[in-house]
Amino acid sequence: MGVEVQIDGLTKSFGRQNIWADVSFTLPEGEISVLLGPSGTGKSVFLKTLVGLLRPDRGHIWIEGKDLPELSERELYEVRKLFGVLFQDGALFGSMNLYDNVAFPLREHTRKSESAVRDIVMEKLDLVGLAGDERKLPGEISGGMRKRAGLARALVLEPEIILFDEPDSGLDPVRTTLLNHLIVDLNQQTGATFLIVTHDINTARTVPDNIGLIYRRHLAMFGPREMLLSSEEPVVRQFLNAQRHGPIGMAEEKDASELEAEAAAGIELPMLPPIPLQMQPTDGRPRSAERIPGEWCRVNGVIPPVGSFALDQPTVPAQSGVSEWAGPEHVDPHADTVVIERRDGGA
Ligand SMILES: Nc1ncnc2c1ncn2[C@@H]1O[C@H](COP(=O)(O)OP(=O)(O)OP(=O)(O)O)[C@@H](O)[C@H]1O
Repeated sequence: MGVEVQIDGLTKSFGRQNIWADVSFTLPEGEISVLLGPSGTGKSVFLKTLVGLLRPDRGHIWIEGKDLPELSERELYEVRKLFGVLFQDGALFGSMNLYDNVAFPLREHTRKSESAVRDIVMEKLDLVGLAGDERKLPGEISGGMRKRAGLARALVLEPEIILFDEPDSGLDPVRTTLLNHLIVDLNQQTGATFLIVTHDINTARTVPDNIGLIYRRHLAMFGPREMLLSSEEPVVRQFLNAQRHGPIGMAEEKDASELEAEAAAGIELPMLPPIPLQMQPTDGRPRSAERIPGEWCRVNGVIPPVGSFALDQPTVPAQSGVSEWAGPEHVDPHADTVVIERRDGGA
């Protein structure tokens, strides 16, 4: 399960308003990627373009040898079955109970019997912790429950690619952590390719395998999590560390005078915070795309920030399953470089 999505030179405008241009990157098969960017940079537009709800001005989206923008409506209808989408508010039909909401794609896209539909719906509702709530209407449940119901609905067609539009918006920190665990568990169980748009920096730092950042109408960077978390590139550094100083201002970009004033003041940027361990599946088995912590840095000759990959970092929530982590045992949080030793004795 899980397919690669290759995005090449994608450009989107609404009338004369260019949203982003020449966006190129690949969502690796079966991995979790996060897409970040200041508000209004077109992240939701990007998700809608990926799933074929919006057509790009130019560029390609290659999935299993098919270029989505070139497909007819009929062909697109078929390819869309590869996708599951969790929209911000769950996008549930307000007049249908949760059972019918979750059953909707099965009744719409398959010829399954009602008893087969029932089995799938109850399995997915159980998976997201909503068994017993199936007769409730969306208006009768909390925002977090609506998101989980939206997730159950996104899963019923066994998608190979799952897109999440701000799954954590409006959730308290504990619910955010629980939902993030659910996402990591689902990725491990399904092996599907995940793309998550989020504003939650802790989510961005701990959940994905890869991180991308949209800024000033282009893709500033996309790559492995460790690459971005150790990056000194000013926009990436500022955004991923939620810093005040840097090129991003309230109106997306600071103007030249603001930047000059910062430069003249000789503001020293704070040190990069340690790179946290990745969130692990709750069953203790490895992630779908398991990597040795620190390996990207080591292979690329990058010295990670001091304290990276330590087991006791405050940025890794206590519930994150770190205690079950089967990674290196010899990590010195005070060392300048982190020596990674594999359990099998390899480097
Ligand atoms: N259908 C549409 N027609 C015209 N303009 C649109 C349409 N959809 C989105 N836009 C514009 O595209 C820009 C990007 O919107 P989008 O919602 O994708 O941003 P975002 O990065 O997801 O923002 P946020 O982080 O605040 O959710 C905005 O200026 C928005 O007004």
